[in-house]
Amino acid sequence: MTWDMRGYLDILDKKGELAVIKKKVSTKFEIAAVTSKVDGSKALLFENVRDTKFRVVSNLVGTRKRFAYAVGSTEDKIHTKVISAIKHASKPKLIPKAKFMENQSRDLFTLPIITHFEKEPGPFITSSIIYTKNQEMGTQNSSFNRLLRIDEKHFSIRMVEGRHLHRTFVHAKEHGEDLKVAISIGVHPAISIAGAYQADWGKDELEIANELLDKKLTLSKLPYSQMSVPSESEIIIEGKILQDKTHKEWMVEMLRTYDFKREQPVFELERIYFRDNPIFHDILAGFGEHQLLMGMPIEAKINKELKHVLPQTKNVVLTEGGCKWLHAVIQISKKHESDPKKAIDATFAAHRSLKNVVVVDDDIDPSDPVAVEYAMATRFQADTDLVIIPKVRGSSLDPSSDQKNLLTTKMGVDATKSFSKRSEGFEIAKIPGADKLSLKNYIK
Ligand SMILES: C/C(=C\C(=O)O)CCOP(=O)(O)O
Repeated sequence: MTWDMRGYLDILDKKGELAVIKKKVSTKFEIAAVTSKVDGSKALLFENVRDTKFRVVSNLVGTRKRFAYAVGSTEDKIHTKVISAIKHASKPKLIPKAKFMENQSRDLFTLPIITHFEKEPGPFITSSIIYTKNQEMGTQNSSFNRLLRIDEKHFSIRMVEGRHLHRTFVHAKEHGEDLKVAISIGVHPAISIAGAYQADWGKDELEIANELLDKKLTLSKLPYSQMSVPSESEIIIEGKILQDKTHKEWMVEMLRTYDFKREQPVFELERIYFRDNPIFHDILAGFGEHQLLMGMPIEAKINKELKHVLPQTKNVVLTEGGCKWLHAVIQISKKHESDPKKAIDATFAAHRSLKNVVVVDDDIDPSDPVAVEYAMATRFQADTDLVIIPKVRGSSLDPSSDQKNLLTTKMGVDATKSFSKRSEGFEIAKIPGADKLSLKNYIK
């Protein structure tokens, strides 16, 4: 058993969760098109990619089931596992020898970077985790940032203002320096999950990954950037983010819509390292793997923070319709009339990008959109149970918002039973014996 992406692919293969594609495929649209068709189904390994020796994987963590395999858990215990890893985060071991040192290149065209969507400006690396030093705290930071290839030495790099990579970049710029970084592509998905989690300032997400991997993660220090990166990564890139250059880019985001054209910082290549028989990982923006990777760690975070404020919180779901980013359903065992409003406030506080929160009782399945709408239809009155928070900081992604100033209007819906109404009015009527009855005994 290895604790890298190859070990995870072996597990998927054994569980019948991996489809191997031998047909020759193009990095331009074709890999993206096949991946979009299997969304919500199997992981894909493309073995024969035109003009490259690299193989390509996609849809790695594209279902909750595979997400559970990635964190060594079961679907119902994902939040508990992630919350525990955050709590017990521990330092990975440093080893001198790294598998990715087997090969080197100084040309970004070595990599099979995928062109995904019709109107994007070029090929994007979408599974890239960036490692940099937090200068204030002296720790290392990991974050997902997508990279648009400009030429053989440069990427433009999408940074969300105020997030940790952006803060370290601004710090470097203010000190008249470029920011040295390392980038990994093709790691065990537990590392990607930790990288997608927004840990507190100064906390190293790789320590969470180490815990998710039962303390088996090893890191190796790089010669140029001095970053410690997963030793068993398929590909590592080193370089610097230039303090004084920008490039216009726009890409498809989690909402599967085109972002507006942004001037983004430019990365300059120092060196690429990669393993023998390397595998490149591509994540199709706006599809299952992307939304699960970004959304599930946030779900766990909201769950953890809500339970502090409101121990009667039962479950938290970021909905698929809300792209696992903008809409949440919170299930509570309501004890006081004020509980739902408390839940709404705490949920918005835990995830700044959120736009819509619906609170339901514990007899409503928060992952079932029909059940949630039923709760709204039967337990919600817009004049008393609706919370509107106008023009506050929201997600940079939502095209209906004021995207330049990052302002949006948020909505909280209390769809729980009111204590001041007759309780049978909310009781979902049962038919004695219906639960256990088998129709096979009646209809042949
Ligand atoms: C660029 C982002 C997500 C993605 O499409 O992968 C992050 C957006 O973060 P906000 O804080 O919601 O702007």
